[in-house]
Parts: sequence; structure tokens; C-alpha cells
Amino acid sequence: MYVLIVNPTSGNGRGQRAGTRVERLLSRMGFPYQVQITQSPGHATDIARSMLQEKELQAVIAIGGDGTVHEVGNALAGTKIPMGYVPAGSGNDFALAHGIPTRPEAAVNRILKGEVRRIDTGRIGGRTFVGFAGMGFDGQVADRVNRSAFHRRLGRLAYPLGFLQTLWNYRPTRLQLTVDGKRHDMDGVWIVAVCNQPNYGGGMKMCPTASCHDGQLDLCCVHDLGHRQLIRLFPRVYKGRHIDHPSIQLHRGSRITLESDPPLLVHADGEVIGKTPLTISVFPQSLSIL
Ligand SMILES: Nc1ncnc2c1ncn2[C@@H]1O[C@H](COP(=O)(O)OP(=O)(O)OP(=O)(O)O)[C@@H](O)[C@H]1O
Repeated sequence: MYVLIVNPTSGNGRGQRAGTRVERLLSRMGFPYQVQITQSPGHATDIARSMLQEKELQAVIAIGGDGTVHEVGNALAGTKIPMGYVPAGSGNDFALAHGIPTRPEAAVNRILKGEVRRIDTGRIGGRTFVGFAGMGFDGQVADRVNRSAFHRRLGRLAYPLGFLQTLWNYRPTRLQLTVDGKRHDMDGVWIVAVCNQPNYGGGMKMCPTASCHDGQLDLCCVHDLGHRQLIRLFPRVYKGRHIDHPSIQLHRGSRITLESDPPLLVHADGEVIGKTPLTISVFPQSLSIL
């Protein structure tokens, strides 16, 4: 049996429509399924966890955006139950990273092929992230975008707009980053992004060489530059061309700790989950995806 977890609010109602199309397809093809609609933030994790007891469960199909992938991934990481995905959000970085088609029919066909791949995930403050996490300025932007229905209606433009609105009042801070035991003290830090895939925040290529198959996490630290310089650098991140800039530090490792004063907001897959200090580690080959 397939369990569909549909976030009806994702992508401005796209989730609801995609859910109906997937349901029709599975029914027409005679596959057993059950539909569950999320009622609130966090509900997708609870539903997916409760379904793990089902004997006939073949896969959980997340229908929504990266937030829905995050929530379902939190329940399935560390289990053998695979996650299928039908993209219906505004950013859909997970779909981009894994070549998942945007049309529900094509995404379902891929799921029904049953080709399971194991991917790494990240552990952050007792939770799992599937694609990426970020802190500092980026945590503030995620917070602003997620709280605003207006921003969420903008799709991929939500992040660039949130970026510009958050920019002028943000003060970069001092931060201690430790990667696999090696400490890096940095001043004037804007962003530390931790990536398990290249795509980030609606199509940016924050860590262009990140891979979910290498047992490592890639980091991109943006520090020591002024507001205007950051604006000039920003468009380059969509092609991954920011990495040669002198204010960018790249690292790779499997265990990362971050400390800062003041504490910085942290997001995981675009969902705000807390503040620094925290430890992040890779959870190799922990999630099965279709
Ligand atoms: N019934 C609901 N009412 C309100 N919020 C919900 C509901 N169900 C899920 N959510 C929340 O909706 C948020 C956004 O979901 P999601 O990220 O899947 O869509 P999106 O923001 O449109 O896409 P993307 O993250 O790819 O841009 C998540 O934080 C999730 O917890």
C-alpha cells in the first residue's frame, strides 16, 4: 500500500490539486493507497510515523514542497520505508536535486518503477534535514518568508524578496565553526549553509559540489563583506559562481559545531527549527527514496 501525505497549503494550493491527480492515477491503475491530508505544521511527521506500523506499507509519498519532504523525511530516516515525492511546493529544491519530474503523472510513474536509492541525511539538534540547513541571515530570511502568506505566494521569488527586506537591519556576527575537530573563528558572518545537495532555497547553488552520496556535508560560509557587496554577490549564487569570491569559505566534513554570540536562527530544509549553539552530523545512507 502507498500512503499519500498531502500538504494542501503547499505551493498556494498546488499540493491539493496534485494530491487529487495522484489519487486518481493510482486508483485508475489499481494500486492500493491511502490519502492523508496534513492539518498543521509537523503533522506530516506524525502521520508518516504512525504509518510505519502498517504491515503492507510499500512507500510514503510526500506531496508538497521542501517543508513536506523535511517532515516526512524526519519520520522515515533510519527506516527501510522509501519516500516517494510529487513536487507541489514553491521552491522544490529536493525535486531539482534528484531529477524528480514536476508533472504529477511523471513523478508517479517514477515512484511506481520502485527503484530505491539510499541517500545521506543530516542530523541537527535532534532532527533530520534532507537537503540543506542554514543559519544567521539565512535563518532570518526563512523565518520572514514562512510567516508571510504573501511571500509564500511568490514561489521562487520569495527568497530574493525576503533577502532584500532582511538585509538592511541585519548585523553580521562572530562565529566559531568546528568541522571534524578543526576550529575556524570567523568575524562578520552572514550565513553558514550546510548542504547535502547543491540546490538550496529555491534554485540557488549554494554548495555546487555537495552530494547526498558521499557521507559528508558541504559548508558555505559567507563572511566579512558589506551590505552592498552582498547584494552584488547574491545573483552569482544561482549559478554557483559565488564560490571564488574572497568572502566565501567552503568546508566539507561529517561533524560540525556552531557557536555564536548572540544565538543565530537556524533553519532545516527552509523550516526554522531553533538557534545556535548546535551540532550537525551526517547520517550516511539513512533515507530510502524512490
Ligand atoms: N494544513 C496546514 N496548514 C498550515 N500549514 C501547513 C499545513 N500542512 C502543512 N503545513 C506547513 O506548510 C509549510 C510549507 O510547506 P511546504 O514547504 O511543503 O510548501 P511550500 O512552502 O509551498 O514549498 P517550498 O518549501 O518548496 O517552497 C510547512 O511548514 C508545513 O509544516
